[in-house]
Amino acid sequence: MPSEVRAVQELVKDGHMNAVPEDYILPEEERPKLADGVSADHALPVIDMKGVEGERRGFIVEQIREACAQWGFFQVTNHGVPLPLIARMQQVSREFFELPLEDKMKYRSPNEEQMLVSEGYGTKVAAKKGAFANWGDQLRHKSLPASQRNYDRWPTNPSSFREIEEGYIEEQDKLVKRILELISESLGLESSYLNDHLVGKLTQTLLMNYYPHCPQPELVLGVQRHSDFGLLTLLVQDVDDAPGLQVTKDGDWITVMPMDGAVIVNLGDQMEMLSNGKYKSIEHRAFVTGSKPRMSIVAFTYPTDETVVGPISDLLSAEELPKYGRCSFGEYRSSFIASSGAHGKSHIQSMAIV
Ligand SMILES: O=C(O)CCC(=O)C(=O)O
Ligand SMILES: [Fe+2]
Repeated sequence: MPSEVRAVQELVKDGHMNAVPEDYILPEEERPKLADGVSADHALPVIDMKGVEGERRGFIVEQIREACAQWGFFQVTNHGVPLPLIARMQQVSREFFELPLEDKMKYRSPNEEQMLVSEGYGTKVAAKKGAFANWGDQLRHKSLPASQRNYDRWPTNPSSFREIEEGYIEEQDKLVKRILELISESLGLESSYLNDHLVGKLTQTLLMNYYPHCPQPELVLGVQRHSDFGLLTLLVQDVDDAPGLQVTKDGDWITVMPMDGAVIVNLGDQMEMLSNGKYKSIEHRAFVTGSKPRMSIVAFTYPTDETVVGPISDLLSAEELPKYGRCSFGEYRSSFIASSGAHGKSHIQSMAIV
């Protein structure tokens, strides 16, 4: 087995560790504080999509507009993704992470330094060399278009993994399309605008995150603060896990409580640019706890590398000038990784026209 393997799960598996290794320890100002996330008057919007094809649609579009403009993050219920499928996906992912290391290593990412772009199993190394390490492990797959899939990196244990993951990918994609319709309408565009504009130009990556318990959770983060560099992210937490996801709101960190049957929707940097800054991609992070592991399953929707993204021209006018430049997604992603990595929002700021 390669000696450099350093799954966080392996660090804690025999229960003897009582101090975390130094490279996980964050500087004081980046550490999660007990007081963070408790503000009761700030709860992430929950949007019930029941009746979205009927008379509730206008109301739902209004809620989407408000949530995208004020938060960049919201939860949806009655979203159409079958709840038993979500539960099965969580179950097989958990079973995978609970396998012995040598079984997981069959699906090892060949390039752990580049975990933002490569595929397979590995630890959540920070995107940038020399940055602090994240307290988590992951399994990442390029999932759509299906021609991009590398099934060598898909677990065959549990044996139902592939079938369940394929179903999950398809349902997440359908939900992305429904949400893109609602976002189009909320921007005053035709319902099909974003889907038409981006037809054949979207890819999806599925990421399963596993954050083991930590002997000193107050010193580390599962994922350090970042905004997602893609278009739209869908995330599910498990209600049986402790909370972990936190988003920024008016300078505070707000904890997103796991909610049965809900899918979390998070706008990425590309949506901020397309909407000409009307909607924001918001910084978020994940903390860990001292008692039990936490899992999240994330479907990222990205433009293809060749797709050039910038403010939608139909949203611009003599009064509304472009606030961002245009750039291909491939270029954006490479320079994101090279410059800031998964830390903070510094990269989209480099696209701002000042
Ligand atoms: O695990 C979480 O809740 C957050 C994960 C996340 O933000 C990401 O993978 O981009
Ligand atoms: Fe994220």
